[in-house]
Amino acid sequence: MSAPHLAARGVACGRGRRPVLTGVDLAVRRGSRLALVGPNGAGKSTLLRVLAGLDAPHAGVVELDGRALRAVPARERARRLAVVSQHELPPADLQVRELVALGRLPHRSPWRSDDADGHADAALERLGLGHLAGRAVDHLSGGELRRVLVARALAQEAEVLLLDEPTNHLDLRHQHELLAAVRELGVTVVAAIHDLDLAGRYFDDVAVVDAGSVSAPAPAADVLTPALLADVFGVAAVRLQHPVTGRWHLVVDPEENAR
Ligand SMILES: Nc1ncnc2c1ncn2[C@@H]1O[C@H](COP(=O)(O)OP(=O)(O)OP(=O)(O)O)[C@@H](O)[C@H]1O
Repeated sequence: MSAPHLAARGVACGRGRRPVLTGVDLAVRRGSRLALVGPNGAGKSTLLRVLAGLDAPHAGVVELDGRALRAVPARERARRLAVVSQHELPPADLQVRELVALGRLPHRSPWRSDDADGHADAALERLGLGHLAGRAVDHLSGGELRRVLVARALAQEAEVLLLDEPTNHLDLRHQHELLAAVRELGVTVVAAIHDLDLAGRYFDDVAVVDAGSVSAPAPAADVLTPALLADVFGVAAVRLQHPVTGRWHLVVDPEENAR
């Protein structure tokens, strides 16, 4: 059997020396999408940083195609893994096209020309952002900036996307459009996401990050249950079937706790 595309084996990780997660075992199949869900502060961003090679694990190993990530040269890593983090504030004086074209940096070579602007424009069009290409980055709304950062990851043509709350700040239509565009790429994705409905709709598997550990990834329908919401988030919920599509949705009713 081939190695998982991205894997964590016995990983312990934290911020600085402070431990946040231990015993993390994850295997992400090539071309599959894994959603990390869990309460604020549980360690989703911490885990994404380690999977991206931005922070070293305290213990254990992260593997890309069966090879220790730390043994993958930085430039190759930058070509193969794209990261959209939660708090990035790009330089204000850049134009949107320039920022997105930076995704092409790891592909630059003295021997091969690369139409960075062409790639940037294509990525912007793909996310419906073509009209913003000439805008200064500091003249974007929060949601526009999130989408532009995802466009940079698309321009990078990485085989693995690591996305920290990609739909944060996005209006409803753009949340769906962005995740549908990411799904269409067919690449491997690991994303931290708070909206469980979006997690269930656009991701193959879900892993729960909570109380210092990470559950084994499993199909969204098996993980996203009223019992999970009660245990992990402390809210009551019911599962209702959509009368037209037949899809199951969790509907939260916090006051149920008080009844
Ligand atoms: N830069 C930092 N320095 C020190 N501790 C940090 C830092 N960033 C986060 N932490 C702490 O590390 C723990 C894990 O945080 P992390 O950001 O990984 O959680 P998260 O699950 O992504 O949360 P959220 O859903 O709120 O984004 C938390 O206790 C948090 O307070």
